[in-house]
Amino acid sequence: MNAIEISGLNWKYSGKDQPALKDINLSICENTFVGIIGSNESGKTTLVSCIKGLIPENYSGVYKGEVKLFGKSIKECSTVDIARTVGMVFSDPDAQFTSMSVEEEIAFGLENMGLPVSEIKERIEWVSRLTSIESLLEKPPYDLSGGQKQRIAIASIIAMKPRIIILDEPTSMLDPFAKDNIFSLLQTMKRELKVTIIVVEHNIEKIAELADQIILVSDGRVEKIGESQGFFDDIEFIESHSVKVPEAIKFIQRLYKEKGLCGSAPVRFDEIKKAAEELLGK
Ligand SMILES: Nc1ncnc2c1ncn2[C@@H]1O[C@H](COP(=O)(O)OP(=O)(O)OP(=O)(O)O)[C@@H](O)[C@H]1O
Repeated sequence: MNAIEISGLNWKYSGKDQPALKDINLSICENTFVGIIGSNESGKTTLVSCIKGLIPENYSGVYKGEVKLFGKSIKECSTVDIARTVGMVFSDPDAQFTSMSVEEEIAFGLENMGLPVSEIKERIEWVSRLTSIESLLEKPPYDLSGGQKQRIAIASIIAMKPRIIILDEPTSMLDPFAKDNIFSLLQTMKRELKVTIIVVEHNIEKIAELADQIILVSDGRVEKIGESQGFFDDIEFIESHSVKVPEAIKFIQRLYKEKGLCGSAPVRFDEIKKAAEELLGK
């Protein structure tokens, strides 16, 4: 089943001359991991805000077209329905906290859902194990590092068990160590959770590593949508949209060409390494 279907979507923010989204048509199958890539101001956040229903609900502007979640138009969904179906994590973890301890922070969303205390306890235990935050539960969120805060923000969303989780540049405000940490958490989420995960991200190597499907947004349009294997085959096309194709992917593509191999070269690091070793006879 499709988790998301978007047809003929156009959105123009009030006061802007140009639409931020132009004739978007796409569908995303449930339980896939999707990476959204594109240059600055290309429309990535605007697109995920439409999937989360923040647009048109919280913004003024001109909206045309339709977004469906699991077959139902978001125009027909209540705010509560959308909130339960789609969880969203933003880049600034500080902006997301309201409670005095990590445990309370995770419990807050669950209490709002009206869950019984026993279920809240179970979910907190489950999500703390999954995201490796057991040792942080009693700490105040403001006392944690940026990476830990982002981990808590993600845990709070996972605990609510939405069917779609959107992460909008979840690592952009973190140091390299914390970034890696969040990428391994995304890997765990992909492996362990049965949800549709959408990540807006500038780190193309990591997206190639994690995503089943990639969407390239440029100047408010979806320029390309496809499986990660093969997505970067036309380097010139991708780079003409101000997205840099990772060097490792370029290298293995060159090697494939030199050896006269047909088909798409791999895009995941381990597979690139293995293919390169075989082709170079190491
Ligand atoms: N609240 C807003 N009001 C008016 N215009 C906006 C608003 N938010 C975004 N825009 C405009 O919409 C266009 C797309 O912006 P958006 O933030 O969706 O891009 P993005 O690809 O997520 O960028 P980045 O990678 O820099 O975060 C830009 O021209 C931007 O200036």
